[in-house]
Amino acid sequence: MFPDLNTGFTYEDCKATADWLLAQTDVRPLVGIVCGSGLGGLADMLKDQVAFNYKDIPNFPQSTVHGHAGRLVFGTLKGRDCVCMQGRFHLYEGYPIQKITLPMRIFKLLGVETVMLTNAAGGLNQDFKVGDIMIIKDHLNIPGFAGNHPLVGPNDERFGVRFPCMSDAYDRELQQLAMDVGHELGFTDFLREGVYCMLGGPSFETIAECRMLSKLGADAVGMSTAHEVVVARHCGMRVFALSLITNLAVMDYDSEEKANHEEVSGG
Ligand SMILES: O=P(O)(O)O[C@@H]1C[C@H](O)[C@@H](CO)O1
Ligand code: HPA
Repeated sequence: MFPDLNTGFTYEDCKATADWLLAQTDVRPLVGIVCGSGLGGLADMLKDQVAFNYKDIPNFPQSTVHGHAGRLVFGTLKGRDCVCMQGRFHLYEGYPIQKITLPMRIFKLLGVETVMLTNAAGGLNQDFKVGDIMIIKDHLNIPGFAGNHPLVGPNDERFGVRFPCMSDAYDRELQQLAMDVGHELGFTDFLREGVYCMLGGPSFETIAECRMLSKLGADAVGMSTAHEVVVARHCGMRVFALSLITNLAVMDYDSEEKANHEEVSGG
C-alpha cells in the first residue's frame, strides 16, 4: 500500500526541473493554475504563451486521461505572469503519489506563491445542481487516511516541516474574495461552497459510498486536488480551489442515473 520511497524526487531533482523551465522562458509566475478535466480552456486564455508538453519536461509524468491535454503553459493572464497545468495527474493513472504531486514543488521553485486548482466533481449535497461551482473550503483526503499520502517518506525541510498543519489548507481570504466577486458578477444562483472529498478512483462510487461520504460531511466527490493541496501547503503556497459540479452523485436505488467520464469531462 505504501509507495516506494525511492520513487519520490529529491529537492535537487525538483530544482533541476524548475531551472530547466526558467532557462527557457522569461515568465516569472507568482500564480500557478491546475486545470481540471474539461477545464483546460483556461490555459488557452494566457497571452504570450510559452508551452511545454509534459513529455519534454525532465522528471514530469505524462497525462494518460482523455480530456487532459498534458501541457505546462507559461504566459500572462490580465497582465500577471502565470503558469498553468493543462491537465493533471491522478492516482488511478498508476503513478506513485509523490510523482503526481511533483508539479506543486516545481511551482514553488518557479516562484509561485498562490496555487489555484479546479476539478470536475460529483455533487453529494442535495441542494447542488449540475453546473454549480463550489468554492472548496476544506477536503477529506481519503487515500491519505489509508496511508497513500504524498508526504510519506523522508521529509526535506527545504520544502516544509515534517508535520504540516492542514486546518488552514484553503485560504479564507481568497474564498471570501471569490464569493464577493462571484456575487458582483451575478453568479449567486450557481456559486456554492463546500467540502471536497478525494477518492482514488478510477471506478465511480457505489450508492452506499455516496451516502456514507455525504454523512461524513462531503458536499462533492472527485479523484484529485487534495493530494496537490497537501503538497502545496507543505511548501507554503496559498491555495484556492473550485469544483465544477458535472454530475449529481447517485444516492437512491431507484435512480437510473450513471456517472461516466464523458459527462465529467464535457465530451
Ligand atoms: O482532474 P479532475 O479531478 O477534474 O478529473 C476528473 C474527475 C475525476 O478525476 C475523473 C473522472 O472522470 O476526471
Ligand atoms: N465521482 C468521482 N469523481 C468524479 C465525479 C463523481 O461523481 N464526477 C466528477 N469526478
